[in-house]
Amino acid sequence: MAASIIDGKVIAADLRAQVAGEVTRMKRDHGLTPGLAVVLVGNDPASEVYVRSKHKQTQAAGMASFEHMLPADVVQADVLALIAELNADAAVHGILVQLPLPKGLDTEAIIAAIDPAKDVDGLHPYNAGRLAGGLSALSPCTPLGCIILTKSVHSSLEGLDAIVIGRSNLVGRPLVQLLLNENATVTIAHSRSRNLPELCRRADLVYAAVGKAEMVRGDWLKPGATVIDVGITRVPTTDGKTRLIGDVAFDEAMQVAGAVTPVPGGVGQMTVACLLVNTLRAACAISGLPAPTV
Ligand SMILES: Nc1nc(=O)c2c([nH]1)NC[C@@H]1CN(c3ccc(C(=O)N[C@@H](CCC(=O)O)C(=O)O)cc3)C=[N+]21
Repeated sequence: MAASIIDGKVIAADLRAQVAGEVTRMKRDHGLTPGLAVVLVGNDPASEVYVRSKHKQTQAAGMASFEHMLPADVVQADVLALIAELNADAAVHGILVQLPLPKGLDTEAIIAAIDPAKDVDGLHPYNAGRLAGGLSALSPCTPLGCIILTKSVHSSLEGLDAIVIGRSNLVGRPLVQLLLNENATVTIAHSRSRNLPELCRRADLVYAAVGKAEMVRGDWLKPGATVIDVGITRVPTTDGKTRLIGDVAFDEAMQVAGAVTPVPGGVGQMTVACLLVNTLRAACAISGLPAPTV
């Protein structure tokens, strides 16, 4: 029997609708409009696409969206000055600096300059440390989305065997922490792991986040496994356009797995929706309001 497809579009739309409802209530009851500032340096076309989609969806949810486009040759001090301005701006509750930054900029120092209370990407060492310590924290959006997609299949992750392939600061590492919080048993695999197919075959939950197109094959999967594909590789097609492919060989996985996320239409959709959730949470925390139910 073919696996079911986990529809990230539908789940993300539902989440965005919940966020919009909360925003309406916050405006009405507290006169507060959550605001998100996105900083884009240079003109990487893929980044421009994501930033546009963040801008549109932020506004559609009733939030304020502030876009800051800086030239690729901007100097470190000017980026830090902008961050300081956004930290001090009461209309801004969330700050996201689109990564990767052009060479010549010190990414670590720029992220560290963001007020942790406004760090909706969950990348500041303060938030990463709190998450690793099992404390409440703003957590990275893609891993949050992965957990929500998983829970659309499994109401509880307790005791399930999960494998996270990839250990980036933006996805793999925080995803491991969120899975531990859900009481899953977690294996962390990466480019140096031995016997990856074998490790993978033990897992009930497979998270592919390495950025290698179609690396995870059908025969790497335990029958019935839930497969969450975080990869996005843009490849040219014969008609001169491009298309996105994930880290999982989708057609093969569909023959073995129980449920699979598509690319596009899976994790990517959730990333932006969770950014709105984080902005809402940050706005509540900064304003002394109770945490939203979303
Ligand atoms: N500081 C930072 N935080 C990020 O979260 C961050 C980042 N930098 N840099 C780039 C990556 C990439 N990323 C995506 C967001 C949405 C889709 C998305 O909406 N994807 C659609 C398709 C979009 C398309 O067709 O191009 C989908 O999968 O259905 C994908 C990828 C966030 N990132």
